[in-house]
Amino acid sequence: MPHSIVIFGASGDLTQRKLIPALYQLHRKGRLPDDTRVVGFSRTKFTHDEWRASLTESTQKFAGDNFDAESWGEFAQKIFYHPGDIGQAEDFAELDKMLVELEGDGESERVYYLSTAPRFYGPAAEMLGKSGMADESNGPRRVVIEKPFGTDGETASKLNAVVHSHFAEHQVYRIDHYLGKETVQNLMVLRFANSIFEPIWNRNYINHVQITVAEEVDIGSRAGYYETAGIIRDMFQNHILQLMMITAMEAPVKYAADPVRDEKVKVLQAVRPMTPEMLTADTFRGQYDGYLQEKDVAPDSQTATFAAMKLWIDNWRWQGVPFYLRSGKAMSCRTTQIVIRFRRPPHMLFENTSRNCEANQLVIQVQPAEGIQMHFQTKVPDQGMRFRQTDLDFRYDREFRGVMPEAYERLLLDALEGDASLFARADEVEAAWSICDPILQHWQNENQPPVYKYERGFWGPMESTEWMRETGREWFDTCPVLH
Ligand SMILES: NC(=O)C1=CN([C@@H]2O[C@H](COP(=O)(O)OP(=O)(O)OC[C@H]3O[C@@H](n4cnc5c(N)ncnc54)[C@H](OP(=O)(O)O)[C@@H]3O)[C@@H](O)[C@H]2O)C=CC1
Ligand SMILES: O=C1O[C@H](COP(=O)(O)O)[C@@H](O)[C@H](O)[C@H]1O
Repeated sequence: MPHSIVIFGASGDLTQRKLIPALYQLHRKGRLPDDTRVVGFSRTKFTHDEWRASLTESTQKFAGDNFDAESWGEFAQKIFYHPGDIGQAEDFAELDKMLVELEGDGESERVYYLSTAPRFYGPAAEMLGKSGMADESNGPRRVVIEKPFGTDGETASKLNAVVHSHFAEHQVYRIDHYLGKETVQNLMVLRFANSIFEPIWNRNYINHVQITVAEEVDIGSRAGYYETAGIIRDMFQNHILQLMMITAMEAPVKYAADPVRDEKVKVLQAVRPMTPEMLTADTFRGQYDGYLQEKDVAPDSQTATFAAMKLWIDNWRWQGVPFYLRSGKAMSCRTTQIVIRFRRPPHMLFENTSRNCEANQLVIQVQPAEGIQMHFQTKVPDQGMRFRQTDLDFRYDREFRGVMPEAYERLLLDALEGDASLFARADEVEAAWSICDPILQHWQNENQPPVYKYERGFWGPMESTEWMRETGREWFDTCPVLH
């Protein structure tokens, strides 16, 4: 059956940097279904050849060593362009006509990828619906919606309502590119394809969990977006809560979209609602030095570029186990890691050395040093019963050299194949907002909590380190070693 991927926002940054390079890699690997075409839609008046030429240049740049002229030449033949405005019904009618001509009579599968500014997600879904392009009587019709999905629970719920008035939920693919990362999927494999972790993956053995998404980059030229988004909307509502859900979820009955998402949603539903006292004591915000001098940032901006928080998951498995989440821009290094900190041994035999006895720790390195390390104590030879911490160290780059795909490859292929397991469901995004909204509202009350400053290149504000220490715990402030 013919397949079409229609990208709304064809002339934009995401299309050039991620979407087209990912589709091209799928073509190179022979993974695109036969008879697939990519059709771009935006207002810029490209011809087919002009858009192809512009993408040749950008893909060469972003695909790097994974670009070769011959396979690109083949792929470019599959690329088409239709100039149009999301606000114009006739542009959709013409687009549909062009798609039917390209696909031929009969059934086809289509993926509509909304990669435009977020304010167009609703109108684009509406136009697709009203023009009959969401109708599945001639084959599957799916819509992929980029982040951010709303700016709070209310707007997310309104967007869901608009989308649902034209597309059934099984047609809707809300993308979070973290779910396309190999190491995030590997977390599910680690937990559910091994039997040794499940018995200890709970309150009886785990002291606490830390999830850190640290970025070395600052906001760059994105102040226009970042000033209103801030770190909670940019990173917590989506990526970090996704990492928490996968760390904490129960095993789904099978690996399929609804069973997986049912279990993830249950985690969010179990997150303890924050009282005003908890919001003050357990959430923490910071701003890197120099943020106020960034272009287009208000001189008195309170926008958080760093946040840390403690969440409790009130269910059988996680009762009493705090989840510490943090993320920031302009931090020490780029690293995304999930640290499972186990309890200390209940009784210490080796009295003289007990103060050196670190608790066991499982470190899941999501990026950039993809892998997993287990930290445990080992006896130092010939030194009585002295011991020290050593590692079991699995690294993707040693085991599977050079085969890590870009997150968008997997997600685009899943959307083409109709597998929504790695996409967020309507109730999932709304439940995620219900955790973030009270924090955002609390932070709108002036100085609740204060915006702590931090130097670029640090692990956030010093106060965040102190805050953790007061709980008797330490952040895992370790930059990964890259080979
Ligand atoms: N860039 C990134 O790395 C990431 C982006 N995202 C999300 O993806 C989406 C796209 O981001 P990005 O590519 O950076 O944005 P850009 O601003 O670079 O692109 C926006 C696109 O929308 C098109 N557009 C704007 N208005 C209309 C209209 N009325 N009708 C038709 N097309 C229109 C523009 O083309 P034209 O002017 O020619 O019409 C352009 O192609 C955003 O929602 C963003 O939040 C998410 C994660 C990462
Ligand atoms: O969605 C976003 O993610 C990036 C971080 O993505 P990564 O894959 O590089 O970890 C972040 O920089 C950006 O602010 C945010 O919008």
